[in-house]
Amino acid sequence: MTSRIAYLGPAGTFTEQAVRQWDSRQEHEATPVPTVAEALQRLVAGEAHAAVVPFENSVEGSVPATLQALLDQERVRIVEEVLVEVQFDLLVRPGTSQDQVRVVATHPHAAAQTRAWTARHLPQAQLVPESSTARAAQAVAEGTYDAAIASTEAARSYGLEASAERIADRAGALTRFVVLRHGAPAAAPTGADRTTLVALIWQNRPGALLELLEQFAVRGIDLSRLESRPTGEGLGEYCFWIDADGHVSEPRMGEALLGLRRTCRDVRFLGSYPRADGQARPVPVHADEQAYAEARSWLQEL
Ligand SMILES: O=C(O)C(=O)Cc1ccccc1
Repeated sequence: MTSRIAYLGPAGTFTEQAVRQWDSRQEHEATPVPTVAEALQRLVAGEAHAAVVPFENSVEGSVPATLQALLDQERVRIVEEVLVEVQFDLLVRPGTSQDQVRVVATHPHAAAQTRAWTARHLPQAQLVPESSTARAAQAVAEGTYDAAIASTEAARSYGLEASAERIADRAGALTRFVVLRHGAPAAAPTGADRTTLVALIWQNRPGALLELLEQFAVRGIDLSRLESRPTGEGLGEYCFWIDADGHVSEPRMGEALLGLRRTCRDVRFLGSYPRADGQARPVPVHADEQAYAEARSWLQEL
């Protein structure tokens, strides 16, 4: 049976580029779905074996819809990450000139990464958020908007043309996509891994955030991302999203997780998986496997 993947569609999204990069031999049947939440629902319902969704961008930060959907689905795990360099074009129906553009649609992350360009070249235009760049392009082809900020592939998919190319304010922006599975065990360690967690600290406890950070610092674990997000339970109620270098099967990470579990109100483990750049990070000698093994056997002999 071919394995099915649900991804943020329709055809022509950057997420589809991530799917193609990840599954270069096209071994999976990829189904576009309208929202990130639906991609995860399909996964949980067993209608898809994997889901590919945008997670964060080097210019605009994380994708809130993805973080929320991950919190909503308890047993969904990140098993891989994919990095894609995204390029944005201004797409119009053939024959439309740029000075006819009044309403531009795109995904909020694309809008944020082209803000200076649109302010300069389309100062009067109204920007409308859409569920994806390709959905915006599709709606331009249907006549709903004058232009979309999307990929060259979206232009091809929907019979549009680029009235301006490469309009990102910063060249070389990278977007990180994640491959998700339901109820999957952590991917095998590669030596260059990342672990994603969400920690809920005890509110009104001075030093609670410092205590959280200490779990990693004393074990020589580098954090590549720390983000506070509202829990939705009330003003001032936040959880912390953490990307830490290392794998849950490594003693230092295992012990850091035990420390978090003891000191936090709640901890969600979202997965340990290979870093897309394959770069193994240096581990301090006091925190490597040998140091933990020696300390453990010393303790046993006491
Ligand atoms: O809308 C898309 O095409 C996506 O895949 C989401 C997205 C939007 C902007 C930058 C990177 C990913």
